[in-house]
This record gives sequence, structure tokens and C-alpha cells, in this order.
Amino acid sequence: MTLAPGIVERLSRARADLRMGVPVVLVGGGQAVLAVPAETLGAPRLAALRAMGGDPVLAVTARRAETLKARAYDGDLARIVIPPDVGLAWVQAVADPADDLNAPMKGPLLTAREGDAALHRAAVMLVKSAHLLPAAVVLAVPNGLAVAAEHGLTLIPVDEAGPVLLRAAALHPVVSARLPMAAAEAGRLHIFRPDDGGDEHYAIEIGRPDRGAPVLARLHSACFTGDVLGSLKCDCGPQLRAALAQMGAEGAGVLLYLNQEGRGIGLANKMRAYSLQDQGFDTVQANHRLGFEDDERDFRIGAGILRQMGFGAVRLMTNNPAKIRMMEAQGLRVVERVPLKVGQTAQNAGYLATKAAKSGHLL
Ligand SMILES: Nc1nc2c(ncn2[C@@H]2O[C@H](COP(=O)(O)OP(=O)(O)OP(=O)(O)O)[C@@H](O)[C@H]2O)c(=O)[nH]1
Ligand SMILES: [Zn+2]
Repeated sequence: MTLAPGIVERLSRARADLRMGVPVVLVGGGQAVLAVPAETLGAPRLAALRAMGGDPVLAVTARRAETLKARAYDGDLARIVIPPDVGLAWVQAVADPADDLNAPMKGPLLTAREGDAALHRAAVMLVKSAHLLPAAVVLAVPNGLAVAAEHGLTLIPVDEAGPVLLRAAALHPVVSARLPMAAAEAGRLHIFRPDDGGDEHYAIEIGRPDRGAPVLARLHSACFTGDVLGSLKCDCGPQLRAALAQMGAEGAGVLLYLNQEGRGIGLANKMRAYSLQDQGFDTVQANHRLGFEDDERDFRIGAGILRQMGFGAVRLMTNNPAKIRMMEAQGLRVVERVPLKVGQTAQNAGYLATKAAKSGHLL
């Protein structure tokens, strides 16, 4: 073992760089690019990129390209040509759907079809994993190693990074302590920390559940607006409290509080989605217009925590069949689905109907 950071650690550094608008260098397949998120790019750095020579493109997901009516020649991705006479505002307006309805005149947008898009794809994946809008300004450079060394930029070999970006981060228990709660006095909070520098996740254990029998379990995704603020736009807060109450009443259970805010897109992007919902789009359409899939969560995390805690079978409190499928795919037996129907309001009726119609939720 050397003192030098490995690929997992370098990716974590890269995410921090990207969140501040510092470009990273991606290399692979004999090619190299500079990549920087459209969202955090500043005008001076765009000018500096252009001064390197060559033509930067804006890599977006096929989801975003569809809204923009831009051809996605790379399957799940489109490389939009950035005209030489446009500035940062143009780049950001293409990346961000906030003003799509006010200013629908962005096109026609030209997209690249020649050459390989593997590095562009890696750039978008990395930007997405940093919880930014999934759009990256990408510039091909002749010598990635030299550019990284000259400017002190993080260098990521994509052959090494690809498998790391696709796997579920390894989680290890950090600490647990007794936590009496209104719903159950016999509570214990466990903290799990991922090895990739990402968010910690929590397990709330109620009572002393028998590891040999199916445990009453809930995989709850963080919802700051619902859980903390009592938002009427979703049913998360009431679901959280009802799950804890049922576990308290039965005397045993485990609730995982997974920090996957906004179905995995982060709170800032969720608020972008809420703005789009105020323009008339539903929860799924809003995610797509931003360039995301309907649900970007990784449910392997929850299965991994349950297994580490010694559970192999669950009575899962959910209305979402995808959670059941993912748990079973991860080798956890779901012996029963326990419906969790609380918190319906006039304001969230449309949201719940969309989840039933488009995401397969059980009513
Ligand atoms: N992107 C996005 N996320 C939302 C929206 N409304 C709520 N969320 C998030 O959706 C997640 C809700 O997760 P869960 O409570 O696990 O809900 P679920 O997948 O419907 O499954 P069950 O509640 O188990 O039936 C939380 O992370 C919320 O922050 C929205 O309009 N857009
Ligand atoms: Zn919510």
C-alpha cells in the first residue's frame, strides 16, 4: 500500500472538484478530455477552456436531449456542439430546463456523431454522482497527463473508474447508540459510512429483532421537505412516522434512513423538479426534463446494511414493487409486503397517482 490515493479516493476528489467548477481530466482508449459541469462552470474557466484550442461540446443525457429535440447519436447520451459565438448563459440554458418554456428557441442544436463518446459518458456519470445537473462541458485534449500535471487537475483513468462508478459503495458500521424515541423507547441508531466519501446512511433498530426470523423493515429515502418540514407535496413524513409507530407497537423492527434525497438526485435537483412541477409537469416528466431517470436510487445499499446487521428476510413496509424486486435480487427474502398508506393530501393526490400510473406503485 502506498500513500497515494486509489481510484475510489480520486473519484471522491473529482466529485469535490466538479462541485466547485474545477475541471477534471478523464483518460481512456488512447484519448483524453477535460470535463467540467455546466452547472458550476464559470465564465473565466469557459474562456480558459476555449483558449486551449479545439471545440468543446456539451454532453447531456438522452433524456435531456429528447426535451431539447437534439439527436442523441450515442444512445443514452448526446454531444451538443457549442457554437463559438455563444457564452456561458447559452450553455447553462441548454443544460438547465428552468427556462425551457419561457425561451424555447435554443435549437436547432447540432450534435456530434463521429468519434467515441466513452469519456463524455464517464463525465456525465461523474457529474450526476456529484448531484449536479447531468450535463458536462467536455473538451478533447491531446495529452491528458500533461494537462493534468500542468494545471494541477485530478486525473481519472475511466477504465479503472467505470466499475467503481457502477458498484455499490462498501459501507462499514461506525458507531451505534441507544436512542429512545416517542414511537419506541427501545431504539438504537446505527451509522454506516461508505468507502467512497459519499453520504452516511442510518439504521434505526427498534427492540431486539430476532435475526433468525423475518424482520419488519422499511427502506426510507431521505426527504428533507416531507420528513422535516411536513411538506404536503408527498407522503414521506407520515410514512416515516407510521413505520416507526408500527415497529414500536410490534416491539421490533428496523428502519433504514437512506440519504438518497429526491430519489437519488439530491435536494437541489429535487427543487428544480418541483419548479418544473409548478410549470405543469408531473414528477416523472420533471426528472426526465432535468436529464435524470425516474428513479436514480441504488437500493443495493439498503440490502447491504440489512445483511451486515444480520438480517436475511424481511416483512417490507412499502408500496413500491421495485424495492421488493431489488431486495430479492440482492438475496434478501421478502416474505411479506406490508402496505404503508398514510398521509394522502389534496396536494399530493396527483403525485401519488403518477407514481401508481408510471412507476408501478400499488395503491
Ligand atoms: N425527484 C423527485 N423526488 C421526489 C419527489 N417527491 C418526493 N421525492 C423523493 O422520493 C423519495 C421517496 O421515497 P420513498 O418514501 O422511499 O418512496 P417510494 O419509492 O415511493 O416507496 P414507498 O414509500 O416505499 O412505497 C424521497 O427521496 C423523496 O425526497 C419528486 O417530485 N421528485
Ligand atoms: Zn417526500
